[in-house]
Amino acid sequence: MVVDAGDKAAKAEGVGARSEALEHGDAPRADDAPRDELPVLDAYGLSFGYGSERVWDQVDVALYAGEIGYLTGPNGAGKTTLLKCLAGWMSPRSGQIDVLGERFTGRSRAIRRQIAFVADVPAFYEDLTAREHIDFVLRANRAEREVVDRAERMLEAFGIAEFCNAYPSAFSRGMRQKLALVIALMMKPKLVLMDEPTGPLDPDARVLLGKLVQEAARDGAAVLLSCHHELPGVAPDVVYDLRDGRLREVDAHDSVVAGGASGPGAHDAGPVELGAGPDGCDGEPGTRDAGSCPGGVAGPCATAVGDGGSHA
Ligand SMILES: Nc1ncnc2c1ncn2[C@@H]1O[C@H](COP(=O)(O)OP(=O)(O)OP(=O)(O)O)[C@@H](O)[C@H]1O
Repeated sequence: MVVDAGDKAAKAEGVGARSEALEHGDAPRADDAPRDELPVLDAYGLSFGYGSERVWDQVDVALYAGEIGYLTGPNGAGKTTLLKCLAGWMSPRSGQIDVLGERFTGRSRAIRRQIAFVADVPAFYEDLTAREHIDFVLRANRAEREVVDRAERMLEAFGIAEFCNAYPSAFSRGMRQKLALVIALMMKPKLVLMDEPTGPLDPDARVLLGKLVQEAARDGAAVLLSCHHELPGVAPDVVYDLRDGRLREVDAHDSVVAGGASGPGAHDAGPVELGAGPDGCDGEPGTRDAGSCPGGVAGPCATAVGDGGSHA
C-alpha cells in the first residue's frame, strides 16, 4: 500500500484526480460534492511515450464504483495506450495508479483479479476452444455456480453458445469480441476497461453490451471504455477526452459521443434479459490456482483476450 493516510484523507475530501481536473476549469459533475469513498480507479500525473515519442502527459483519471466513463479522442491520441497502462499491461513513465485504494503497478495478482480489460483486438490461446477458455477462467477463479450460470446465459444472449466447442480462431471478429466480453464480464470485476468494445459487434449485440455495462455499474463496478460512438442506451457519468497529449474531463451532456444523452447518472436502459439459459458450462468450478492463469483472474481474461499479438 503506497497511498498514505494523508493522501487518503485528502482524496476523501475531494482532492484527488477528479477535483484536480475541476480546478483546471473542466466540466463540473453532478456529484462534485466531496465523497466518502475512495475511487475504484484513481490515476494521477501519468505520462507515457514510445521511445522519444511522447504520447500524453500529466493525465489524471478517476472513476468511482458504479460510474461509467467514456474515453474519447481522435485516432492516435493514445486511448489504447492509456487503457493498457491502467490495466497494468504497460508502465507509465511517471505518475501513480491506485485501484481500490492500493497502488497498482500491474504486478499485484489480488488487484489484477479485480480488473477486466478487453483489448481492441482480443487474442486467444490457439489450443483452447471457446468453451475451454471460459472454463479455464471459471476454474482459475473457483467460480460459484451462479457465475457459471451467468457465463452461460451471456453466451446464449450473444448467440455464441452453440459455437463454443470451436476454436476462437474459427470465429468471426464479432464472435471473438463477444467471447472476450463474456470472459471479461462474467466474473463481475470491480474495474472494467474496454477498448472500442463495439467495433465488430452487430446492432443487437451493441444493445446487449450496453445493458451488460449498465448492469456491471449497478453492481458497483467502475467502467471505462474508449469509443468513437455512443454505446446504445448508455449515458456516461463522465467523459474523458484525450487529444494533443492531454486528457480533459468534458461535460457529459455536451459530449458528441455521448450524443447529449440524458446526462450524468442516467445510464438506465432497463434490465438485462439474458433468459434462463441452460445450466452452466461443462464441468464444475475447479481447483486450478489463479496463479496458473497468466495475467491473473479477471486479468487472464485480459491476457487471454489480450493484445491481439501472441495468441490465435
Ligand atoms: N507499439 C508502439 N510503438 C510505437 N508507437 C506506438 C505503439 N503503439 C502505438 N503507438 C503510437 O502511439 C500513439 C497512440 O496510439 P494509440 O493506439 O494509443 O491511439 P488511440 O487513441 O487508441 O488510436 P485509435 O483511436 O486509432 O485506436 C500513436 O501515435 C501510435 O502511432
